[in-house]
Amino acid sequence: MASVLELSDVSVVRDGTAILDSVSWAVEPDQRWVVLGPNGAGKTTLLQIASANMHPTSGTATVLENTLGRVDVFELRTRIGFASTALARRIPAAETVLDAVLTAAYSVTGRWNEDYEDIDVRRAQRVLAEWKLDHLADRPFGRLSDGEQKRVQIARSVMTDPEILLLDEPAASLDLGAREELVQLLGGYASAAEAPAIVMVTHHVEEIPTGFTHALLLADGRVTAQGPVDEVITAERLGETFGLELVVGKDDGRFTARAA
Ligand SMILES: Nc1ncnc2c1ncn2[C@@H]1O[C@H](COP(=O)(O)OP(=O)(O)OP(=O)(O)O)[C@@H](O)[C@H]1O
Repeated sequence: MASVLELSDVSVVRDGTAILDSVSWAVEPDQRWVVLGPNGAGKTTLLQIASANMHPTSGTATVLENTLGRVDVFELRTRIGFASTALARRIPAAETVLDAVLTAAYSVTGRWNEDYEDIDVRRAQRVLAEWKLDHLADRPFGRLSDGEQKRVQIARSVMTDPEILLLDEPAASLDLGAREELVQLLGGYASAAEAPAIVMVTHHVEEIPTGFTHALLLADGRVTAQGPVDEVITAERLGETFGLELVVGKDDGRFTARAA
C-alpha cells in the first residue's frame, strides 16, 4: 500500500534559516505517529507541509500520492483532516456544536445557506456521539469548556472521513480530567482498524494515547530520531532531543518523563 505521506529531503527556509532541515519521513496508512520536540523545533511547520498548506523550499513532499507543487491543493485538502487551535478560532462562537461539525462537509466555518443532505446530518450526529458530544449538539460552540471545544475540533476534522488525520497539540491547555478523557478517546479511535493514518504533535509524552505506533523527534528543524514508538520514546533519545537528562517510564501503555 502506498504511503499517505512521504517527505524526501524536505527543507523549509524562512529569513535565511532552515526551520525544517533535510527531513525524510514516510507515514503508512496503518500507522499512528506522535511528533515531539522542543519549542520552535519545526513541528507546526511539518504539519503545514503534511496538510498541503505549505510547500517545501527544497525536497519533495507527497501527500496522498500527490506531489505538492504539482497538484490542486484544494481538492487534496478535502481528503486531509486537520485539527488545530488556529483553525478552531475560525468557528463562530454562536455556531451550534452540530453545525460546527456539519460545516466541515463544505470546508466552511459558519453555517450559511449550504444545503446539507440527511446523510451528512446523520454522519455529524454519529461523529458527535463517538467524541461524547451528542448531549451538546445544540449548544453554541463558544459556550463549551476547553476540553469540549478540543473534542469538537477533532470531531470536525474526522467528519469528512479523511485519509490522514493531523492533530496539532490536541490536549494543550486541558486540565487533568479533560486531558485524560481526550487521550482515552484518541486511544480508542487510533486503535480501530478503520481509522485513518494519524500524525499528532504534542509537547508531553503523557499525552501519547495507547494505540500510537510510531514517533518522530525534531530539534532545530532536524529529525533526531524516528521509528516504532518504544524505540524512540526512550530516556536516551528524548534526552538528546530536549538537551537534558531524563527518566522515561511506561505503564499500562502510557509514557511518563521527568528530569533525572
Ligand atoms: N513564516 C516564518 N518566518 C520566519 N520564521 C518562522 C516562520 N514560521 C515559523 N518560523 C520559525 O520557525 C521555527 C519553527 O516554528 P514551528 O512553529 O514550526 O515550531 P514548533 O515546533 O511547532 O514550536 P512550538 O512547540 O513552540 O509550537 C520557530 O523558530 C519559528 O519562529
